[in-house]
Amino acid sequence: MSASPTRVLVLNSGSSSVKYQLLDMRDESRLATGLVERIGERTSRVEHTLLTGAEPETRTREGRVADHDEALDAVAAELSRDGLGLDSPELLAVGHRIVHGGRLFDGPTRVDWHVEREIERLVPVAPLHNPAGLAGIRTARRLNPSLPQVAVFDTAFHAHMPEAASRYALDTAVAEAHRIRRYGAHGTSHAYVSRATAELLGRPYEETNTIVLHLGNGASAAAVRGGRSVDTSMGLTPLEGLVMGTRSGDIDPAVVFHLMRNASMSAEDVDVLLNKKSGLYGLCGDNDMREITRRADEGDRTARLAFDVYVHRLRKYIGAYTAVLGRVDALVFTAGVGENSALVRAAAVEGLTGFGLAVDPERNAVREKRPRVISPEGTPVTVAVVPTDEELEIARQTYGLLGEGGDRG
Ligand SMILES: Nc1ncnc2c1ncn2[C@@H]1O[C@H](COP(=O)(O)OP(=O)(O)O)[C@@H](O)[C@H]1O
Ligand SMILES: CC(=O)OP(=O)(O)O
Ligand SMILES: [Mg+2]
Repeated sequence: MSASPTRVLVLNSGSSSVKYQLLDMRDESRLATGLVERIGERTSRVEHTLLTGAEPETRTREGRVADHDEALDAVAAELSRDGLGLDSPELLAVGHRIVHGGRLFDGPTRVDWHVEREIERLVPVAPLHNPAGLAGIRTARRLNPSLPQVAVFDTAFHAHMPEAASRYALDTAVAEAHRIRRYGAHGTSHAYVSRATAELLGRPYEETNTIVLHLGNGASAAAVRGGRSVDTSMGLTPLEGLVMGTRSGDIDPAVVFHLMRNASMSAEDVDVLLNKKSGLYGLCGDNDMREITRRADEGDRTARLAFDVYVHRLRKYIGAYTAVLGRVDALVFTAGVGENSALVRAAAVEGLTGFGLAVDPERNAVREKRPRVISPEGTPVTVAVVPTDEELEIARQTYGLLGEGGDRG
């Protein structure tokens, strides 16, 4: 008997981490999950969990992982140790998170040389992310050249935003010649979370208006009307919008030429400053919200200010997207900070009862990895925490393209 393969390996390559999951798409069960984090730093960490036995079995290893190529080799080696390597016949495909898909891609896409070349061409507009995605594609191909690979783009969910939201007020000829518009990112997460929120509310997705706040290392907000992204805070690159771990988010563009003219900084210097040395880290020297809230709690004024700037920006976007949507059914928090920081959630909506927003302190304090409502009974807008699962969404889209019933790319 030779059944068709039903397993999908998902590689979610972030700027300094690789998260992965191996799923069997017949029932969406997880066979293995893991994470390589702090890639390129002095001590990286590889954590691999096998889920096929009665109890989960976790192996953890510390040591330097120099770059994404090494990280992906480590992932493949962990999977092989469990007999789940990239050469196993049950494996249907690898699904990759690719942050920037530019103008060409608005859905999951089978990777061929043309797609790969396009992802490479877009490196300048996702310099922290697209190279990591490419490393995943190349490693998978090296280990199993005949295995199908699918790219799932962060930008896809935002590809059809109204032009009023996607266009910059720039000279049209310049914008068109250089393909400058707002592409957004984190779309796989915004799509998954907005749908899961409609399910939590028991409403049809097509009739639900949601503001999604994806607050991880990178952070973005999205206004989702009836299952469609109508605005999002990231722009041409994942630098615009909210305050992030190390990225500035919105600033006056004149800051860039001011620094170039008056501080002898090159374009490259300013790029590094805004992407890697700004945000929470630039404000207070830490980019981990756990550390910042701990310091602020001990009376550290710099950390307090970083927290306040972060929350102030968040509140501005909540106000803006309330206006964009007109009617908001749900405001939902997700990703590392959104799922875990009750303090950020409470501060984000404090005093916004005029917008129909409030959180119930007891509900907000609950720590659980499942979707839950944190607003009091009867408030006009439901405030919720919905854990994101980019890997599951990528696996679904990959299987949808290639698996039973799919068109095999
Ligand atoms: N308990 C917590 N309280 C506050 N922040 C947290 C907590 N746990 C994780 N975080 C934050 O989540 C961030 C990582 O989020 P994550 O969604 O995993 O990001 P990414 O996918 O961009 O790497 C960390 O930088 C940290 O600040
Ligand atoms: C697009 C982006 O910012 O992704 P991440 O949050 O994984 O860095
Ligand atoms: Mg992330």
